[in-house]
Amino acid sequence: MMSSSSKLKLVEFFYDVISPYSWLAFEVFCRYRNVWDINLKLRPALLGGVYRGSGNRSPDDVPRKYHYMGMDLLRLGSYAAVPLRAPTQPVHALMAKGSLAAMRFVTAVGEMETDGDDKVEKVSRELWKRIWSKDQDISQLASLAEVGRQAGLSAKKVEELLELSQDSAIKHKLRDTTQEALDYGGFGFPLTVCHVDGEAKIFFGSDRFEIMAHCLGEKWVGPQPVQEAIMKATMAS
Ligand SMILES: N[C@@H](CCC(=O)N[C@@H](CS)C(=O)NCC(=O)O)C(=O)O
Repeated sequence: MMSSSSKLKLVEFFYDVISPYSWLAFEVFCRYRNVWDINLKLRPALLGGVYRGSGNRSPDDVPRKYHYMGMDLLRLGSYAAVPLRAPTQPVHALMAKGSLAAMRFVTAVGEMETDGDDKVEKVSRELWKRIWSKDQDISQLASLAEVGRQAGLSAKKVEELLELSQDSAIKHKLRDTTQEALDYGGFGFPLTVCHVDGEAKIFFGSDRFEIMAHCLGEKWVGPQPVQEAIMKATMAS
């Protein structure tokens, strides 16, 4: 294990909590950040902005694709041990309500908190749990306040963050990060950028880990690396 994070390979992970495939990749990365020599940088952004900026269409524009995704996500959730469950009113939850307020909140957390990445991780996970597991709202201030508290933030801090999340500096920051994803060639999420030997290698989706590992010079042992290591040790003893 290397001592300084500056020596580790930088991996930027662009995501939006509206994206269930991003949740899968996020959990897998959070497990591998202690296994691979990488410096994982979470980059909260807006999927809607990436669709617009790249001229892409939302998957629900193609009914068969949408239907397939529903089945695929259940399988993947079970494979990766991520408790994915589609909202009962997907059009309302995903399209009408969206994730703008939520992603501004995550952006504010990243900007304001000194241990930004740790809190961004916790807040993002709580948001995903609400929308993609418990069928709960993530658009109302009261919902975001609950998310903040679940992530371990004090009531006072949550109040400050909610206020900050409506500030124009945070709106710009979220827009800039989304633009960075577009500048890397993004058209959907998750988008991962692995910086290897001065080159930015771009990956779309939660199903590219094997290839990513190859590019990073690391080993892919499935979505639950620690479990895998325990199993191997048990077999060997
Ligand atoms: N094959 C990818 C699919 C990822 C995916 O469908 N992401 C959605 C957002 S949840 C997206 O951005 N789709 C854009 C597209 O498919 O062009 C995976 O397994 O992760």
